[in-house]
Amino acid sequence: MSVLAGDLRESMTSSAMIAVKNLDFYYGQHKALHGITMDFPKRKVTGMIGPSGCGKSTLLRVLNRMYDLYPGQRATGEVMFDGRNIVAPGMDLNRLRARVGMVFQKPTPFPMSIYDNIAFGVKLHEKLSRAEMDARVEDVLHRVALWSEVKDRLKSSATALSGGQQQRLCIARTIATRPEVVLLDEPTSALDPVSTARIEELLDELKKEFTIAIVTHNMQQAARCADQVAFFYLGELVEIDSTDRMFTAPREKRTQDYITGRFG
Ligand SMILES: Nc1ncnc2c1ncn2[C@@H]1O[C@H](COP(=O)(O)OP(=O)(O)OP(=O)(O)O)[C@@H](O)[C@H]1O
Repeated sequence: MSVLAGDLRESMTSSAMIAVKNLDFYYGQHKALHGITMDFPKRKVTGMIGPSGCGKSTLLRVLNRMYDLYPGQRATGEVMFDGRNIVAPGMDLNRLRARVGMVFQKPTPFPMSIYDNIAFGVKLHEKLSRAEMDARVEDVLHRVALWSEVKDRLKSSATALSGGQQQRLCIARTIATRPEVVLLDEPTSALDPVSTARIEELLDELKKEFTIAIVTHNMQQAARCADQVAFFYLGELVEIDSTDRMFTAPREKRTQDYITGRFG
């Protein structure tokens, strides 16, 4: 059973960017998500926590239909985004993935220049002049605090950047198509503490403009970054609440046990 404080439910429902209702997900015969119902409020960070295999990444992959790339995977239920159920047939998936962008655990820059890493996705969706594209590239690199580090080598290969720089570039690439939602799947787990801190600072900036969902195994990270936290266990949403409440007074014993390190 999911539990949500009444006043929180009110405020979250009224400003939900994505509203998930009775969502089930299957990998072939294996049911990986069971009746998930939760909102992702507009311009807030939703942290998703839970032990390995509980379905966090699966839910994230539903939110931009990433699972569609793989045969045998399917979702039933409702994921309402901008008035449409995105798991129903008939969605323009390229458009959806530009509006709901995703950043993966390992930095995955394309084997091309720093500039082209950003321009590539933009060109798929917009026709910009050279000057407009230059401005877009500069703008997003400023926003991920990478501009001063790379402005003199925009034509150099992105793969020569450090891991932390690569991940900031991947975030820049994602926001360059001007999505409404940014999904991050353990975006700092491959990074050192300094790079991690920079990404966390960045999330604070980005949430002024984007709705963010972040999967993390790091409780401190969830506590630092998220406005609300959802705890999953064995494919179920056990509890969702404001970050303060989740970490100080969770309603469910399983949540308490997990966040205090008794399992997981
Ligand atoms: N491609 C797949 N085919 C079949 N089952 C899968 C596949 N990917 C994940 N699963 C199963 O779905 C369930 C949820 O997995 P998922 O990766 O969403 O969990 P998670 O909470 O993100 O785990 P982790 O924290 O380890 O990344 C698990 O039982 C997992 O074994």
